[in-house]
Amino acid sequence: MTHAYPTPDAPLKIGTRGSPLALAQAHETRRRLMAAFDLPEAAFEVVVIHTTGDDRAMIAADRALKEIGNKGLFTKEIEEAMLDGRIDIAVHSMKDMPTAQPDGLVLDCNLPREDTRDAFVSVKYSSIAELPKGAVVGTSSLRRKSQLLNRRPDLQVVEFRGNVQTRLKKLHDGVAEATFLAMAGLNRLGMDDVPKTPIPTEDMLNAVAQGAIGIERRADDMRAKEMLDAIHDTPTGQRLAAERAFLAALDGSCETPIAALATLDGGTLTLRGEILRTDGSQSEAGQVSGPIADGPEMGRALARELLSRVDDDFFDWK
Ligand SMILES: NCc1[nH]cc(CCC(=O)O)c1CC(=O)O
Repeated sequence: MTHAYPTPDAPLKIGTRGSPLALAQAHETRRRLMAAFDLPEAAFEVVVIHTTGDDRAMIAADRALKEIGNKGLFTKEIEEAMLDGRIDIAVHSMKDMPTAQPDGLVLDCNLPREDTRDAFVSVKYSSIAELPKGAVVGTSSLRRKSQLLNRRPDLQVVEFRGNVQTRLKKLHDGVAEATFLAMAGLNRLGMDDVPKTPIPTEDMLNAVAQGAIGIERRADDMRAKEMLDAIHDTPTGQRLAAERAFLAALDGSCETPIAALATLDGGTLTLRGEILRTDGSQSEAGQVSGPIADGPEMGRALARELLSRVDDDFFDWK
C-alpha cells in the first residue's frame, strides 16, 4: 500500500541536532529519500532541534554528561518533538542512541554504514605506537581512554572536547600530541585535510554502532515506515542488531568502556567485543560467529562470556 507522499506544501519534516555532522547526516537522509521516491528537495524540511546535550554548560559538566550519557541526553528533545508531531522522522548517530526507544517510537532504519574505525589525529605522529613514552593524548571518550591506557599505560590522557577545529587548534598549540575521532564523522564532513590515520580495529575496537546513521519515526506513521523501508540498509541493520544486543546485555552506552564490531561474510556474522576497566588495567575481549539471524543471541552470549571473566567491581566507573 502506498501513501500520499510529501509535497513542497506539506513537506516531511526531518528532525536533527544542529551540529555540522548531524546536519550532514540529515541531508544524506533527504538525498536518499528524494532519489528513492523521485521527490524534489522542497518536499522535505530539515528542522533543527536544540538538545540538552548541545548545551555548553552541560558539556562543561563532564561528570554529569557521563552519568546521563545513556539516558538519551542528545535525543530526548528530538523524540518529544516527534511525538508532538513537530517533526516526522529523526536522524541520529546510532552510536549515541540508547538501546531501547520510548513508547510510540521505532528506530529500524539504517543508512549504509561508513568506516567504523577511529582515526589517530596528530600533526607529528601517525600511530599510537609512534607516540613517545609519557606522551599526552586528548580524548573525552571513556572507551578510547581505557583502550589507550590498556595498550600504553605510560600515556597521559587529558579531557578533550569540542568540534574538530577546536581539537586541531589544541594539537597545534601543543596541548596534546594526538587526539582521536571517528573516521565516519571526518568522512561525512569531507574533512580530507585533517592529519589522520585509521587505527586498525585490533588496536582500538570501535564503539557499538560507530559509523551508522539511524532514522527514528512514530510507530503508527505508516507513510514514514514505507518511506524509510525504501532506504533501509539491511546488512547495517543486521550488524547493529548484534552489537546493540551486546551493549544492552552489558547495560552500557557510548560513555562506557565497551567496544564491539559485527562483520558479515556470506550468511555468517562474526561479532568481536571488548570491555575494559576505565583505568585500562584490565581488558576482556572475545569473538563469536554464527548465522546472521542469531546475531542478537550471539551478542547476549558474548556479553555473558566476558562478564563471567570479571570481578563485581569491574564496572565500578567512579
Ligand atoms: N559521541 C559523539 C559522536 N557520535 C558519533 C560520532 C561520529 C560519527 C559516528 O561514529 O557515527 C561522534 C564523534 C566521534 O566519536 O568522533
